[in-house]
Amino acid sequence: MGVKLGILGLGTVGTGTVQLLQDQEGRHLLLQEIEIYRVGVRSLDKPRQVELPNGIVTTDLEAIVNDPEIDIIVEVMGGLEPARSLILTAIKNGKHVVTANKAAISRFGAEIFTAANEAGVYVMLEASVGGGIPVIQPLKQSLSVNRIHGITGIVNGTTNYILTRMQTEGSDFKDVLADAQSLGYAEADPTADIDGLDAADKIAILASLGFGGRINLQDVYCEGIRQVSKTDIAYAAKLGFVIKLLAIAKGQIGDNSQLSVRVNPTLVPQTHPLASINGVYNAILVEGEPVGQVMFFGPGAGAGATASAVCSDILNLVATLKTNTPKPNPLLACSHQHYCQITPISELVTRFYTRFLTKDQPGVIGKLGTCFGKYGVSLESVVQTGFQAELAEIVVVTHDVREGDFREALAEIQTLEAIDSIPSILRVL
Ligand SMILES: NC(=O)C1=CN([C@@H]2O[C@H](COP(=O)(O)OP(=O)(O)OC[C@H]3O[C@@H](n4cnc5c(N)ncnc54)[C@H](OP(=O)(O)O)[C@@H]3O)[C@@H](O)[C@H]2O)C=CC1
Ligand SMILES: N[C@@H](CC=O)C(=O)O
Ligand code: NA
Repeated sequence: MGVKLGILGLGTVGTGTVQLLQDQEGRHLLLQEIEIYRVGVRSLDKPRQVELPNGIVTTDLEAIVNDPEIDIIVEVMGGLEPARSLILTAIKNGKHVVTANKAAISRFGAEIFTAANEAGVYVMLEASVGGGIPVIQPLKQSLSVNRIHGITGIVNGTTNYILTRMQTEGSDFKDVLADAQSLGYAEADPTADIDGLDAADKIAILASLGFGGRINLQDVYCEGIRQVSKTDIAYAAKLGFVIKLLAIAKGQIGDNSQLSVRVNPTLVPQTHPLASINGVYNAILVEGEPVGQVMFFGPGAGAGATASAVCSDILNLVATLKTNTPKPNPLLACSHQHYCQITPISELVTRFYTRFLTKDQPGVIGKLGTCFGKYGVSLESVVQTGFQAELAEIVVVTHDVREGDFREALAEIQTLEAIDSIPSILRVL
């Protein structure tokens, strides 16, 4: 008897998944055990890139998750509802779930995994972070004996694609976004990509796995790439940096009870391994003891890459079903229930890049330095290179500073008569 799949969604990822499952030559033999039993979509009239036998495609997704014949539900429809309810119904009905939906997992993970543990089923989510890059299973299994100290990643393909093209071609943000959408990288509402929300969902998932506790998504500090300008990309390059949207989760050495979890555009030194990750590629650098640094790299979005992750989860479940393992496998199931404590962003200690527009008066740099000094902010470099109309442009990079102190200094600097505006404030890795 084959293992029957109910697939919810036949868009970019659903289509890639069906294509992979239908093209078995040279792939793992267990794929032969899988039967695509039902596929749920919103519209029956849309042209599809895959052929499926008559009667398989339906708009009744409730019927799929309630169908007693189906063993595994593959949720690749996205969104919060009805995805959440359909996943929960599937679990209640004793079905294993494979999902690519980081938005639903990062918000409803506690509810979903509690239900899955009670029902004795697995919820697999390799595709939810890093697209085709194996990173969820490595964190759950291959690296599980390590004490994780930090996870730093480029986990959104759309924004990395946009920043790369802005950097290499000097392209306009809006044109590049349209390309990312047409290539199938962007979310249905690309705001989730641009404003860092998708990356926040993903780092919440990675932090939860790495640090062994639940993460309250509201505690994850999140800034997107809207404010990153061509001017800052050019200044960063002159100073030896590239700008990347980084998702970072860090524990204290020897004490992981307090975590810092954040997403923000960051100046990354050109020599850092994450600096050379371009286009739709993602990379996740994991630091653990005793393993040291391990970096996962690969395509972070797109039909084929994401289908690779979805199908590897399906295959894992097929193997589990075939061997009839009676007890939940603790390396596949979610085993934690407590919430991690997340420190507020004001407590972060980091370097800052700041661009000021000032009146072209003597002594402005001195005034900036005095004000920063008052709040314990020491400066690594100060550059005055350009003019914008009548205004002088001054770029400052600080040494490590507590963010709260830096913000207090900036608040006072903003009141100085010589300061016109502060167009950019970016953190430096
Ligand atoms: N695109 C990518 O590269 C990646 C995507 N993901 C995640 O995978 C998931 C799917 O993304 P993607 O394939 O890009 O999304 P698409 O928008 O391309 O596809 C969504 C599919 O789900 C169906 N669908 C959506 N809502 C409903 C509903 N209410 N009722 C019935 N059917 C519905 C749509 O039906 P219809 O076709 O009829 O409109 C469509 O087939 C998301 O969670 C996304 O975050 C994860 C990694 C990478
Ligand atoms: N929109 C996401 C798709 C994969 O998760 C991205 O751009 O990374
Ligand atoms: Na992945």
